[in-house]
Amino acid sequence: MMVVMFTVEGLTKRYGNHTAVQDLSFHVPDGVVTGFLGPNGSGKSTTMRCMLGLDAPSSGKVTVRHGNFEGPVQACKHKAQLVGALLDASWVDPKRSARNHLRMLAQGAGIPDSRVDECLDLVGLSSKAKAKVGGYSLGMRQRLGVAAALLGDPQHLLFDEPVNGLDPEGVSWMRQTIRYFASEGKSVLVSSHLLAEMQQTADRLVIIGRGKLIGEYDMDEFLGDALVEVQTPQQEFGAVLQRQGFEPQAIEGGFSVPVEGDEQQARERIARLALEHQVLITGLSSRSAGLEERFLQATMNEQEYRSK
Ligand SMILES: Nc1ncnc2c1ncn2[C@@H]1O[C@H](COP(=O)(O)OP(=O)(O)OP(=O)(O)O)[C@@H](O)[C@H]1O
Repeated sequence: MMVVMFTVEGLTKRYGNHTAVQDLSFHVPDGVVTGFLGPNGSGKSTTMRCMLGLDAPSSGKVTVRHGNFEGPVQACKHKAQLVGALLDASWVDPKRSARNHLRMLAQGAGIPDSRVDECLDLVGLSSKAKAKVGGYSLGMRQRLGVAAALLGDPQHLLFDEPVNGLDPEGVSWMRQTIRYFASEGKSVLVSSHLLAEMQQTADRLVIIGRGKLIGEYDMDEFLGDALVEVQTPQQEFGAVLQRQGFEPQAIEGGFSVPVEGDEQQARERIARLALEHQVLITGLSSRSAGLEERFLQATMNEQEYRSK
């Protein structure tokens, strides 16, 4: 059973007449990566700011639990141990070194200086610790942002678009780092526009559109079954597949067969059946709907700025 340690309940945030987030409820369990998806302007950053206590909700509440504490982030005396965040617009003085930047943050949060070097090491920036941040590449800045989020060794991590603009090596590093945090038992909420990347990173999804919840899903459940496509001129193979418990649907030149679980194994079983029954197979392939395909289906009516 998943332990729910970060809960958003009935969150609404209005800016003047504009409702950015409306009656939004979801949870972020410990020990897994929760992907936070939604079209542009759907309210992800607003939600994350409310979760961090950087913006006050118009109504609704955010509850964080860790140790003896239970309440909104801003009510916690030791925030740095509770929540760490990498937000879109983390400002860093370009003339400061990475180490000095982190020392300043650590001092403000009552964290010992020794933790600064540990965090620089964790994100692979030790050798550049004394360099001015102004000369850092985007990838190095993101690493520095992660180091800043980690200073208090927080239980909960919120990352807003962490891989935006990173090169493939940076993206891969960020993915592994995020997965590592979850494997340590932390709760991790990550927003991203890069759906293929999210498919590889997240265990579950929270999807919003126009500030409202579309759904919370396990990644596997959301992606649904894979399809094995069998090309054969022998239509009688359909009955063979049925007798073996498959549910083949006739398509042009063969069958499409939904399979649960291991699609490689299903392909092998189908190939063996064809061999046993002397059926000629001219093509055997499998495909699963990517996250992008499913996401577009789920948010079809929710795009704030849809092209006509
Ligand atoms: N400080 C603010 N004042 C007024 N309106 C705001 C403010 N912040 C956000 N909004 C509006 O609230 C809505 C949600 O914005 P938000 O940035 O939370 O969405 P998002 O899902 O993070 O978008 P994106 O993926 O484009 O970053 C948008 O219509 C935005 O213009």
